[in-house]
Amino acid sequence: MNHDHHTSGSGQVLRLQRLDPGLPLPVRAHQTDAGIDLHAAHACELPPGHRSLVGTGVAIALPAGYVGLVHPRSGLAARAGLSIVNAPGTVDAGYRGEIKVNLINLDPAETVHIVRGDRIAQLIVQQVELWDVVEVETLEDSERGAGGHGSTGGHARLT
Ligand SMILES: O=c1ccn([C@H]2C[C@H](O)[C@@H](COP(=O)(O)OP(=O)(O)OP(=O)(O)O)O2)c(=O)[nH]1
Ligand SMILES: [Mg+2]
Repeated sequence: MNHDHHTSGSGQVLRLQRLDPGLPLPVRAHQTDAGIDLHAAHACELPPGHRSLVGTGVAIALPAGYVGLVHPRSGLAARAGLSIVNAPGTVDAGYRGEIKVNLINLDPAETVHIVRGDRIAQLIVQQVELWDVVEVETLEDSERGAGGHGSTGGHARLT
């Protein structure tokens, strides 16, 4: 079979299966972009505050030690308030199903209209460390300790 093969120059190959041959192959807009743009497999109307799980028509096979992260696209976020409920979505190395995107319209007033083929999200492949979990009785001391959630100050003016 003849497959398209877009190169980033990294030497790495993302094994991707098109479940919907009518959609364009997901590619990077520029060779060295981090994200591979994913297309909507179907149209979708998102009134303000609404969300919808939208298929992308692709499945991938990542080797162990890698993860696919489904990130929002900044242009859609800026222009339409479109985001992803669980951003970034986690695509496990062993997942062979269709990648889906849980889109949400965060705009307070305007409905977002997605048409089939729109680039709705971007997939970023990263290495991930698969550490074993070991339960311990106590943790090593640190300078921060248990301080968090604004412990370093700046609450009043968000500085
Ligand atoms: O944006 C996303 C996030 C996840 N997935 C798929 C791939 C991933 O491997 C699987 C499970 O995702 P996750 O572990 O985040 O969800 P879960 O609620 O923990 O489901 P599970 O019990 O199947 O692990 O769903 C997507 O297609 N898109
Ligand atoms: Mg899970």
